[in-house]
Amino acid sequence: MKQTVYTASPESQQIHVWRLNSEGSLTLVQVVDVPGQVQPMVVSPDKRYLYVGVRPEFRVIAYRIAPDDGALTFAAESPLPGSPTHISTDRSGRFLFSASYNAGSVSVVRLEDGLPTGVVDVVEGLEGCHSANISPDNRTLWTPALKQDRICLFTLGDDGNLTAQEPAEVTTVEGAGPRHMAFHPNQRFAYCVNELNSSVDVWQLSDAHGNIECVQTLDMMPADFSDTRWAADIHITPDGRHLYTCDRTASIITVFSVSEDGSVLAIEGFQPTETQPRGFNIDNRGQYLIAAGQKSHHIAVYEISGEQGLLTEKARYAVGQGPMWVVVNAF
Ligand SMILES: O=C1O[C@H](COP(=O)(O)O)[C@@H](O)[C@H](O)[C@H]1O
Repeated sequence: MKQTVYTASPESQQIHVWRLNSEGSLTLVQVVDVPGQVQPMVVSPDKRYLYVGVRPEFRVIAYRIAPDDGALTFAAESPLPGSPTHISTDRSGRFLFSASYNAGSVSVVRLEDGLPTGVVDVVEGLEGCHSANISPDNRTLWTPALKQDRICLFTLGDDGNLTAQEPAEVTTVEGAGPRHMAFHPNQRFAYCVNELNSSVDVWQLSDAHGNIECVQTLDMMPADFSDTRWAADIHITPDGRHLYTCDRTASIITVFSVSEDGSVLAIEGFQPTETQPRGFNIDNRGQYLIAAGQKSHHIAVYEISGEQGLLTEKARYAVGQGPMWVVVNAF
């Protein structure tokens, strides 16, 4: 398996393309100058395209991924109705979702043969909309509205339209600020990191009776932390054994172990990392975690090891200015 790491640096308007070597080092393959501030990124399910959200002229750009070394070439672009805070696709690669924090909306873009062709639906009234996350069965779009302490649930239609589900939302405790999500590979649980109180909620996905339930809430900060809480990202290893979150004030990654069935998290440790980690990701083998420091302008690679999934720093690299998004592709 060959793996490529993409990092987005909006302040210098660059994507850095790296080869992830088997021992955890990175080799720079390409630096792409993006026509705008590039923030969220996602790879298409068939791994042929990297989609990136750009501002101040709000749009999604599709880059074709070279199958040999992961290098990027421009393929197409399509306008978006609001600033792209987070982008993702459905699991069949027919639709792209863009969550906009400032517009308070989520929009759906149709993908034809992998290329974005225009907006097919927009749902407004989602204050502080921070991400859009399609469920493992490709049916339900989980859409956290950070300023409303709720995660809205939409059914994705065949035509790309979003319809409020029954129930239409689940709520967090007041002031939590739901932000980013990850799904367990067993498809039974979702985990949401809450930005404003730096906690993690474990959501049991819909059972036979359609019930969705929060089965655990965990404080992700060290006991002696007393500053402003400012959580950002969350990812789980492909085997579902280890979960990670980050907090930007403390500049730490919190390491969790996940119970066999996915229902219970336990904190295993805290890893100091790059200053103001806003985005990180895990490679497809679950061996390495790559974190971006928005204020250090570096990325760091950590090895994930042992039963506890603790992190050991392998290397750090200068990237562009203000890096905030990391994506790993395997081919
Ligand atoms: O995490 C955060 O995200 C929001 C939205 O970010 P944007 O890049 O889409 O503008 C940001 O405004 C907020 O301050 C920050 O904590």
